[in-house]
Amino acid sequence: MLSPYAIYDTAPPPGVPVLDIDPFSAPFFDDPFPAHEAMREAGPFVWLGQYNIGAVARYEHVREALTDWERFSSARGVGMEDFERHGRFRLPSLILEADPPLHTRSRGVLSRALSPPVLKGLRARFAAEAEGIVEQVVAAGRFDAVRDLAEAYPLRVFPDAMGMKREGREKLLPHAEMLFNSFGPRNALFEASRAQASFDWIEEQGRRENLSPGLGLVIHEAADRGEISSDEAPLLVRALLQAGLDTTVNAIGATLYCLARFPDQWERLRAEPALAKAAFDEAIRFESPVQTFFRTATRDTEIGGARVQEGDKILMMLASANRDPRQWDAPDRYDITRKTLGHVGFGAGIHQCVGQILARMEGELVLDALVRRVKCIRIAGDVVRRHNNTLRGLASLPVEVERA
Ligand code: HEM
Ligand SMILES: O=C(O)c1ccc(-c2ccccn2)cc1
Repeated sequence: MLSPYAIYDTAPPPGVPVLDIDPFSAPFFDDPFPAHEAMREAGPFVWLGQYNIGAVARYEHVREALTDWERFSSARGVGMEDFERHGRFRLPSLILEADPPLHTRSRGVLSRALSPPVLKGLRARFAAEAEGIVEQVVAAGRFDAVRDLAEAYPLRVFPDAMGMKREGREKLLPHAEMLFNSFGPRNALFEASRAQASFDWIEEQGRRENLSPGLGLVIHEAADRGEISSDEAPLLVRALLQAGLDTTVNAIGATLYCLARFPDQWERLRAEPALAKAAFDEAIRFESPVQTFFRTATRDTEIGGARVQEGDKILMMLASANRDPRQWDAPDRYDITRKTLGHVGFGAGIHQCVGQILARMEGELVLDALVRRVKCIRIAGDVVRRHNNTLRGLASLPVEVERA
């Protein structure tokens, strides 16, 4: 049956299975994996009858939609709404919601701002802060791994690295929560978070006069060199402020959740601390903090044997692709020794996450500080999931740790 939040009345292409799955509902968020399997098994391309949109859930076709930007564009939005048909309620991203050539220019600026040499300059500070926060929570013995670590650490290091003013930082996560809800339908979840929008404020934070030395000013210096215009610089700073916090919070939370749930993997990490980066990456494959994104067909074409028409929205189930048995051995096992190369938790192709090196550095440093201090970590209370139309993460993860 049609969702009250459906905005399309497109008919399914001939021969395409029509499913009643709602990937933007509470039951789905609580346990998406059976629905992912049903979508993969139904066919390479399926129709979600509640929204009249097409979806791909197998690794092969998710990768195809992610990498073929000429047939499957980001420029009409990476959410359910089509900028051409529905307009937009905010300035579009100059990178996420852009195709080449605009995307190429923005990407060059952000890749340099987030390049290994720049991040190497941040590493010592990020490591010191990880040591401090982890020492505090381990001394406490019991803590909430989301509030006291997965949220606290990125909030401690990322706004400073960006060169943000101190006041107002508490707006970053509520704003991001609204933004990620806005990529889905205008459902109750989105409406409830709408009041958390701070677009004017976040665009203000991207202005030169509000920035201290850091990644934000590196972007303004690119404008000084004429690589982008001075008007574009604040919007590219906004991109990092919107994309760079809630994602790492949920990725660190996912990693701690996996290591607390699977004690044999914690033991494995204790035996070989150099696997910290791999443990973080495997958690991103296993949990996929960014669950879905859309693309828009730029012309009549086909994917997974189905004919799609120009303007059709395609939902890419990144999390399902990351557990597709056609691509992964024992996909439902969290295995920190797995070769995770090729997972789509950071996307793929020209839009693949430009902040992944920074994200991996944060994850590695937190785990490195923890594994040296903690003999074992156990879940010590109710785990509470946070629902969001795009992000998968926890609201609370009570744990207790035994000092090594
Ligand atoms: C573990 C944490 C993270 C995850 C799981 C993640 C995930 C993703 C995904 C799936 C995409 C592709 C979107 C698409 O194809 O439409 C992406 C793109 C992007 N991410 Fe990340 N991200 C993370 C951390 C970060 C950080 C820390 C930053 C910035 C400091 C960042 C900035 C961006 C930007 C600007 C884009 C757009 C790139 C483009 O369109 O070329 N992300 N990310
Ligand atoms: O405002 C922007 O430009 C912007 C906003 C959000 C993202 C993003 C991409 C993937 C995952 C999470 N967030 C990128 C850019």
